[in-house]
Amino acid sequence: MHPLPPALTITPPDRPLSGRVAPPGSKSITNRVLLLAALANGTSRLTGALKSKDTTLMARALREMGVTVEEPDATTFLVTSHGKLRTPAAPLFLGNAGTATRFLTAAVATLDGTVIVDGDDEMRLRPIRPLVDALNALGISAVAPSGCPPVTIHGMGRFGKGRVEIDASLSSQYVSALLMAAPFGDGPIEVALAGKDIGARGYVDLTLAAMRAFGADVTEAGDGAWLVQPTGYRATDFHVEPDASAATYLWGIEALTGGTIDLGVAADAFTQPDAAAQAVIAKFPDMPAVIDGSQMQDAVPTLAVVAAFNNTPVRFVGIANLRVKETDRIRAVANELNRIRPGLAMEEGDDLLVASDPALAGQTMPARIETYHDHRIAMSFALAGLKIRGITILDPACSGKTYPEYWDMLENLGVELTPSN
Ligand SMILES: O=C(O)C1=C[C@@H](OP(=O)(O)O)[C@@H](O)[C@H](O)C1
Ligand SMILES: C=C(OP(=O)(O)O)C(=O)O
Repeated sequence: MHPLPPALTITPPDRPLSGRVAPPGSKSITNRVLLLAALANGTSRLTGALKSKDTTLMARALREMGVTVEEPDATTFLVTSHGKLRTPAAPLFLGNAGTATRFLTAAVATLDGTVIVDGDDEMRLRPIRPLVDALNALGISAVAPSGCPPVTIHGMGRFGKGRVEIDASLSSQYVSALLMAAPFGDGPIEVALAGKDIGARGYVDLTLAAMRAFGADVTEAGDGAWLVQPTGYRATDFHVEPDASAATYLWGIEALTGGTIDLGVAADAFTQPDAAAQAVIAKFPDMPAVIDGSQMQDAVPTLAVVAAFNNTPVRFVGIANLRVKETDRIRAVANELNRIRPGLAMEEGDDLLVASDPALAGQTMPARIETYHDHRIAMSFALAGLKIRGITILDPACSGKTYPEYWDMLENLGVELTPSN
């Protein structure tokens, strides 16, 4: 459906949704390997990659720094680089792509020159000070006056050395950003968590795996610390696995409609943290009373919408950093569930309580769902439209951040979508 209309109304299907759906490539892994390939000397072929707004922004920024990024087909990037980024002529604009913004803030410190890393209005509200502080501690001059982008980095062509501590309680992406730039140190660099409190640790594991694939020497230096040798990177070919966060919507569709969808990949074959959501969704309609979302944060909107139809209420804990994602997702999910039916959700501190009501299924409850430019709010609330008549998703095109084909996928499964203004 191109171009997407301003709003889409979903007609609940009268049968289980089944079929074969290959989720797109992982956003997290695509943006890691795009960067690592750009920092390696030679050509790297990245297959199975995601082509979406977030990866397009990353690829464009790399091109602006002298890297050749070709796109021979819909899922391949061919990246050719001299292994060194060039100073871009203008500020790098990274929209609301957290990965691109955080990873590049550290990576541009390896070039010789001044770079401004900036994003859209929402990105300008997402904290980056802990990463800037860590760069400063490594002797790199970087400033972010508001504590959020824009960040001005004065690269010195190298990345310091020694031990650096990073407070990753707001975002694990700060750790990944430092680790990926660390092979350009003047000597070994140890990246250590300032506290044990970190969002999904699994994202750091993704970073380590990608770095090793590109030839980095990175070892654990105790719990929450990693030692990176100054090796630089080696160009390589890399196959990106499907996106586990995108898969959560497919698992949600299965649970809510009783269908069977073949994703072409088993849940336990994913290396991304959000794959853990499958086991929780599989318990529907008897999901647990308390779900710790800390290790699968991007799956929480999906889980919360599915939970609205659970037999018993669900409390989501460990999700404080959902407040600094594309939007405040705790507030957004609560607001929009309550728009469907007042009292369906409640915020309690940084917990989200979903009241749950299996009797919602089959009802007509017209609601125009505000999506706050947040792909996950749009995609997760579409699941409510599979059970309730009258659900309209505003700005469905925002799914393009990570899953441009989402609405086509629903139509291909047999869901009727009606465009409106
Ligand atoms: O490293 C990554 O690829 C990501 C880490 C997570 O963010 P935080 O570390 O900011 O929680 C996640 O929400 C984001 O979608 C992708
Ligand atoms: C939080 C997300 O993205 P990012 O932090 O990469 O912008 C997400 O995709 O849900």
